[in-house]
Amino acid sequence: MTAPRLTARRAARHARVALGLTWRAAPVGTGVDLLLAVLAGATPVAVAGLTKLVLDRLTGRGGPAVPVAALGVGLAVAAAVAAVLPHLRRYVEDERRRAVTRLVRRRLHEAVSRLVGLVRLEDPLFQDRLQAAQQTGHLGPTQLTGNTLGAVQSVIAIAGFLGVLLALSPVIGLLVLVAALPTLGMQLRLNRARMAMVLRLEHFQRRDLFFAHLLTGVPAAKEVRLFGLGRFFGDRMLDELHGMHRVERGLDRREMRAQALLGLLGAGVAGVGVVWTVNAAASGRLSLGDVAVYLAAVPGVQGALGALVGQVGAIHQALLLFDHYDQVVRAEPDLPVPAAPRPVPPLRRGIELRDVWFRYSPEHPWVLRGVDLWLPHGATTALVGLNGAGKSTLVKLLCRFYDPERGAILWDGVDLREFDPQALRERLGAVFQDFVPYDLTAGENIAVGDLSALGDADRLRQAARHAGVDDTLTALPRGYDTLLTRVFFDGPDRDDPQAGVVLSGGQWQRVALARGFLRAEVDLLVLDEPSSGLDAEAEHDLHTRLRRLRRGRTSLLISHRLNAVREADLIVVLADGRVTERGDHQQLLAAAGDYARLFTLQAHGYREDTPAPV
Ligand SMILES: Nc1ncnc2c1ncn2[C@@H]1O[C@H](COP(=O)(O)OP(=O)(O)OP(=O)(O)O)[C@@H](O)[C@H]1O
Repeated sequence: MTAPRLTARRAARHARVALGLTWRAAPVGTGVDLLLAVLAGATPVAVAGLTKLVLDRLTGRGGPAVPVAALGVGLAVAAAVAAVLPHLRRYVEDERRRAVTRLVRRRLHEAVSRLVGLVRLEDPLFQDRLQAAQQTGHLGPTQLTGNTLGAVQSVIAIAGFLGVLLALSPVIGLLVLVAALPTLGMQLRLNRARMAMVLRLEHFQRRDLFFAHLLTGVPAAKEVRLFGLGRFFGDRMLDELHGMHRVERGLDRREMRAQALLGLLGAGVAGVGVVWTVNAAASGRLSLGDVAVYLAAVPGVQGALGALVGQVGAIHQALLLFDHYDQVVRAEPDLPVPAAPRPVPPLRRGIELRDVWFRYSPEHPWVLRGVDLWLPHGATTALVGLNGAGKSTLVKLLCRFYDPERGAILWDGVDLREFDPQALRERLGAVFQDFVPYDLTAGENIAVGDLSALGDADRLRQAARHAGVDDTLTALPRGYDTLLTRVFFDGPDRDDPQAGVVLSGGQWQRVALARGFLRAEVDLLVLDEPSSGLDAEAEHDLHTRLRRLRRGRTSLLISHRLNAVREADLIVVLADGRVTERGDHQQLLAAAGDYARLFTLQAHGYREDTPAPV
């Protein structure tokens, strides 16, 4: 992901939106924090001022006509406020952070839900941005507000102390101010360098995380061990870390040199001031109270200026972080949705793909190059073809996750683009090749296929029976309430060895099928490799059930196991992005094309005595 450029206009917009988000998430907390920030800036100045008054009264150098005890009480109260304020502010800040996190997550989720297709989600650049937005989206508004309020506090402290110093000695006041300017300039340059470094490190961090996941995660564990990849990936991870540390070290050294120089400059100015103040006090021009206030004001101004510069840097960083979030939240819809969509009627005649051309982006090659296909209502159509032929892509177009670049898909003659995608999907059922095993209970894992079945034990069991997995699930330690995972343990479940279970690949596939069967009444059921993980007996059993269950309904079945598709009403071969053969099993065998060659090849695999085709 390229480093975002932050123009003044964009920064101002981000600041407005981020502060607006904070205000909406926690108006009371933010208002209270603003008051506390003002108080926190004014309190040290008040303490210094009161100290001077007390000392002046005690040494007989004037002061207000109030009892010295009252001044003492004022001093004690100011000191108590100074002691309590940081804790109060931390609590208010934490509450605000929590509220902002909830709001930011909700907005992010709403923005992603508005993307009805997969165009953006499957784009690696957008995906990268989305991950960054999820991790740091809440930090933008939180850091921006926190540091803006911190800056308010610093400005009040600087103004208060400078006022005191200028009243004491305009020369010393100006000297402190002038000495602070190089500090300010240098710190701002260092901030910019640190920001540039943070952006440079993003690349290293992502790769470091990638290798760390490979080394510690479950998905790659088998291959890492079997192929002995631990050292290989470990070295790559350390290379990334070294790269990251080299960049950090360079900037740390630059900062150390600059900070030491600035420290010396600040100490020099303060030293000159101390000598002048002591001399002035010795000659009676300044009181003991003046000396005390000077000694508090110089580090007060310098400290607050340093904090202010840090806060400005953090605000810049917060605005950059917010850029990822802002771009995701403002992403345009990825598919055009008609303003007045047509209602999706029940399928009567069939679905037609008319001269459909598709590629994932203009940079990618064509996947479909003029597909003409008719899926008749009430029939099972099987789609076969070699790896990468475009079968799953065609399914994505049918579900309208993407639109064809040329041509159209017609539902009883109506272009899918005239429907609301969500209304269309309610008429579809699908079991995808890359179905998702959810860290939920067995029952919930089926119910995600149709949430209206959540808690409806009869419906869930019936779907599981159709998929041939009811017995397996009933026999689990807690039946359908058993968690299908070993990772998501909660509270008392943590120590219960029966709380979660791991299913085999084939059992998971049946659960996914049951999910698809919950919507058995839909107009079109798509089954993309539904039996790849099943044993031969289970596969045969599944296809028999499917035929019974889907009789008279429209189905699209994708499978590499040609024995499973031979009973389909229509078999279509996809090759080179086009339909190259169509017909039923007998017709395609007689045509002696690709289907016949692949079928005979597979059959030969089962019957050694059959001669393999050449
Ligand atoms: N999100 C994507 N972005 C870019 N290219 C993609 C994407 N998904 C698939 N492809 C490419 O599209 C082509 C068709 O892939 P598809 O998954 O549709 O094939 P398939 O026929 O289902 O293959 P298989 O039998 O291996 O499942 C492949 O070359 C693949 O690399």
